[in-house]
Amino acid sequence: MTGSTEHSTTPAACCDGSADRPPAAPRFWTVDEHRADVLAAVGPLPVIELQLLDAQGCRLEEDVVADGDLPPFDNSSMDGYAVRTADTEGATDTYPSVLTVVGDIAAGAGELPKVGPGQAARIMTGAPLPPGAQAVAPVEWTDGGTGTGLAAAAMTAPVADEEVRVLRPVAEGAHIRRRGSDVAAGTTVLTAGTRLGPTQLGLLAAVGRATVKVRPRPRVVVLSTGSELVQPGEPVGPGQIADSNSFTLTAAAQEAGAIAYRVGAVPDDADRLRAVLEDQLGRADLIVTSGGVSVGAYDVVKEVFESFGGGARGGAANVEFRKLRMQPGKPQGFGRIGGAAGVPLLALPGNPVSAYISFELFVRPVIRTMLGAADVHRPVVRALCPSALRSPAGRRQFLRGSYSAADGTVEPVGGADSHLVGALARANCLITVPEDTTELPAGSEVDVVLLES
Ligand SMILES: Nc1nc2c(c(=O)[nH]1)N[C@H]1C(S)=C(S)[C@@H](COP(=O)(O)OP(=O)(O)OC[C@H]3O[C@@H](n4cnc5c(N)ncnc54)[C@H](O)[C@@H]3O)O[C@H]1N2
Ligand code: MOO
Repeated sequence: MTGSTEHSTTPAACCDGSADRPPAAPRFWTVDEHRADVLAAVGPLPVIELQLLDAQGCRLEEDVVADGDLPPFDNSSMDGYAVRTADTEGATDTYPSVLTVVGDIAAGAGELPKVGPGQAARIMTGAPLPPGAQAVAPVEWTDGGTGTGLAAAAMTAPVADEEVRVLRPVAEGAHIRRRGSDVAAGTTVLTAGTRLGPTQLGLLAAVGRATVKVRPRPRVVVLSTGSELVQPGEPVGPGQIADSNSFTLTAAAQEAGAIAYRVGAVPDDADRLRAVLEDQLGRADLIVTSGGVSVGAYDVVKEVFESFGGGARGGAANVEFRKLRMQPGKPQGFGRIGGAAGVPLLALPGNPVSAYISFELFVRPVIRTMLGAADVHRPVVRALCPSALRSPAGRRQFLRGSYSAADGTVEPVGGADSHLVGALARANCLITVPEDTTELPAGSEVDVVLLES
């Protein structure tokens, strides 16, 4: 997954006199170049067969055909009496049809009484229509077998050999749900490519499917690095801060469709970090870390990833660290670690806003790609920004913003710094200022990445 050698930042200095020249300026990658490289290194996960609830949110990878009809048999849509229509012709409150009740049919009943002329069967919602009956009179259209002749409000307990008075005519087919009226046997009920939400999973269960072929949700392991980090709720000592990144990134991974595991914070200790990574490799389709990718003296992350090896290159280091023309989110690492094929890894910068924006731009599309999702990227819209904006030269800036779909405007929320988690939580979009733009006058049109979709 490491970039090709054309991306090498340190040209060889040997016998061509280059040692006398000043060192070449480090290469910077654009956001688009980096995202293209990252996405080129991953693909949809292999199709597997999952239990229905494990397939929630997944892309269906087969056409599903109903083996049988839905409903599987004619059944009543009301609690009432199954009747023959001819017996109810002309029935009124004053001159009701008096019918002999020959049985009681609950939902799930297997044996059904036959309804002959002058007869009716008590029937519950969902119960099979008995032979001979052509319609159902809801209990409210009858006296409910009370013998009073007054319209009943509800079914009473069954009474042997009772009579029921039907107070109005019942048309053929009334209150009957016909076999196959929902789904006919042989119908394709869901096609490959459908995203499985609650109603699709319910339909699969209804047609009798216990398992289904899908692209699974990627399992994403999220860990933070940094000896200054404490878990929320723990006492915060001098110089310490709460680990917020692992929560933001785990929640974001889940929202993107992954099964995310929050490992929490690992201190800047190479052995500890290596041990945690080795431990996590077995359950990860993707590893996301935050912190330690810049140039700090205690950043053991690079050292560990570089020593880890794995991926197509076997034992060789296969994680590359880059600087991007981007603010925030300049330092980034990506590659594969461990195992024969290696597990993809994205190492994000530690600053909380940098980590989140890096997730949105690089990790989320990876997760969506692994899922086989049609919409890999967040939607981008044009919006009018009433405020003037400033941006560093040569870097694509992602300002946190508040976008109003109602009037198509966007306002920055908070400043551009990468520690501003308070403002980040109030934003619903990212305002993009291109690399070659340092100032935008009030009223300019800007690209806006929508974060809520
Ligand atoms: N001399 C230079 N210094 C820095 C550069 C540079 O190019 N030259 N780049 C800056 C930029 S840009 C960024 S972004 C950061 C990235 O640094 P690291 O990825 O090494 O991150 P850390 O040093 O570990 O942490 C940075 C910052 O974020 C806080 N942090 C880290 N993890 C968490 C967490 N899980 N939850 C909350 N906050 C976290 C950490 O305490 C630091 O304040 O480097 C700049 N420096
Ligand atoms: O680029 Mo860093 O990610 O500005 O804070």
